Amino acid sequence: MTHSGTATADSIAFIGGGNMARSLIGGMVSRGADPAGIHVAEPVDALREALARDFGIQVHADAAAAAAAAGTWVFAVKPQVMRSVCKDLADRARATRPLAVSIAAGITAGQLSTWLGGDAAVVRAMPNTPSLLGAGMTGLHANAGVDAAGRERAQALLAAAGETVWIEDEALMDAVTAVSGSGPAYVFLLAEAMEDAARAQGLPADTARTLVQQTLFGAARMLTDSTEAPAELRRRVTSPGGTTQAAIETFEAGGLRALVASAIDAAAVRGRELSAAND
Ligand SMILES: NC(=O)C1=CN([C@@H]2O[C@H](COP(=O)(O)OP(=O)(O)OC[C@H]3O[C@@H](n4cnc5c(N)ncnc54)[C@H](OP(=O)(O)O)[C@@H]3O)[C@@H](O)[C@H]2O)C=CC1
Ligand SMILES: O=C(O)[C@@H]1CCC=N1
Repeated sequence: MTHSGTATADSIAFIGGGNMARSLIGGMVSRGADPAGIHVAEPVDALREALARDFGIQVHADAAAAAAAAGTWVFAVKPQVMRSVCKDLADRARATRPLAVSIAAGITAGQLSTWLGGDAAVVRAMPNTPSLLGAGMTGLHANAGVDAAGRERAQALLAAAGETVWIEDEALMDAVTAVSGSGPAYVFLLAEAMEDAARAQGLPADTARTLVQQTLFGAARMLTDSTEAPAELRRRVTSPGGTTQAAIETFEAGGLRALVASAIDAAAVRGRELSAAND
């Protein structure tokens, strides 16, 4: 089954207008998407009004009203409510055959297709919040109901907010979630810890923040702009017997690599639990 063309096929309806929808919409609009073709259903008045004010998009309190306006539905609600949100739209989905894109952690394409009435064209996507700046990273998986045009449409939607990669084996979407979906939070945690440590060394709070922000920004740019592996970039900072070596040895002795591996595993396991718990 493929999604059909309709008079509103080019419009996009976000079901849920929280943190991640806002990041995606902000990225899309700042990269030139037409706000008139973006609809959002969001029950929280303040969030809905802020989305309309900030991006000039069309907002609705009710999911059905947004869905009626678009040929692509982006489900951006919490995994815990996804089943009931989909079921409420199942009759319309069966009648209009939209392309359904879900960004929920854990929830599988099979679950979404079933909840939307069966045989739905579903793309399971995992973006991240840097999408707001057009610097997002999204993993995409399409079920068998999505045709080439549907894949192209989903990719174009997410590419407006950053980079995309197709994941053909859906089982790996929980790993994508654990690495790049949740990943910005790991960097923010590192930033918090570095700021705390900088203040503990006696640096003023604003100086600590500036030092950390610019260091993470510069290091991220070196990672993305350079063809060198992270280990080589690290080696170039680490003078033998110097200050960096003292810090790196402390990280290694504290088991940083194993800790990162188990944190990412915990996130992937949680993704699978979210699927099972909300079936
Ligand atoms: N935040 C992130 O970095 C990322 C999140 N995701 C995924 O995105 C999804 C949303 O996450 P996030 O944006 O953080 O969550 P939020 O809670 O910020 O946003 C979800 C919004 O949807 C609203 N909502 C609830 N029910 C409905 C409904 N029936 N119709 C329309 N809107 C509804 C919620 O309102 P209320 O609060 O009143 O329930 C809330 O405002 C999750 O599934 C998450 O796994 C994916 C990648 C990254
Ligand atoms: O924490 C979460 O469950 C969501 C999915 C990835 C990022 N935030």
